[in-house]
Amino acid sequence: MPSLASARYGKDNVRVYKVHRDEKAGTQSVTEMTVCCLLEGEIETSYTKADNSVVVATDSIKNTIYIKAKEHPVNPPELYASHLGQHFLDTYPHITSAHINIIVHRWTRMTVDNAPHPHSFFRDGQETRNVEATVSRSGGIALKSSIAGLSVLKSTGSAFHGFVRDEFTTLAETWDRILSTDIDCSWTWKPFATVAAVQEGVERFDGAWESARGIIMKTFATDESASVQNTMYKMCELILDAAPEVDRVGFSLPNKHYFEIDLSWHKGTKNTGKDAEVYAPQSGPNGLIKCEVARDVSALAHR
Ligand SMILES: O=c1[nH]c(=O)c2[nH]c(=O)[nH]c2[nH]1
Repeated sequence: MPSLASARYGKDNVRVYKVHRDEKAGTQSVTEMTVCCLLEGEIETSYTKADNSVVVATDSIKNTIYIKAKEHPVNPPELYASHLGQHFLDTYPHITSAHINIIVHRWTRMTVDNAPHPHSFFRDGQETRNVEATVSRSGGIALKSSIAGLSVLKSTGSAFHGFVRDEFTTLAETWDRILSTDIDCSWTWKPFATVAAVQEGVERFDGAWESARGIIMKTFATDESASVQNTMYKMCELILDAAPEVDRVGFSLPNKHYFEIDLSWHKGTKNTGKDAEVYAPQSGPNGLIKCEVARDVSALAHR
């Protein structure tokens, strides 16, 4: 007989905007995010027996997202996600875990007449800061933070040679190529027992995000890259060093190819090898390189 193997439900794509008005300074700050909140627990009968008495309506879940954004700071998103998830465990005895995903969109303050503008912002790229929180009765609060959609390119300082050559290989070795990717980097925190533990030392979350972003940019720019694999591994090691409360760092990076174009058909134009200047960016296929680097378990500090 079939049985329900897993189930969770909730509201996705809840868009939330919150403004903070600093009356004294005369400035405003804004946060825009997209929230997904899914619940798990003793909800089987809603699927198997049409029993809606165990269902917190997804409409109520959406309302809760708004109310918790009003009651609590939405920054850092790790703290807001923890408050939101904990609410469902505190309120509904039959809910055993809440899964919160938050995507924070960029609104960067404008500089106008060489000064930061008090209330105007612009979207500087598709980069987002994200958090995945699982708040559960058994496991406390599990947080995974990430940066996604940060597009980077270097026009030299990247090589790829020494790879397997066999009857399927057409790719030439290169000692100088373009390297371009969309950064997707995540870091998993050691579990937190309570929301109070998340709150204590809450600046760790902005600190880790700033460190990770800085390390990614600096390593990408300065590493004489032997491969995407090796450059991403170096980034993981540095981020683990910079964030002692992080257990694990991972990357998922597309290798976005830029092909040389042979223009010799036009008056013998030289545009390959050392003469290459005009390239054809490819939309696909792309390489996709992933890794996760875990801290040596024996080196973990205990909370
Ligand atoms: O950095 C790279 N890693 C690969 O595994 C790979 N494979 C490939 O064709 N080009 C590249 N580049």
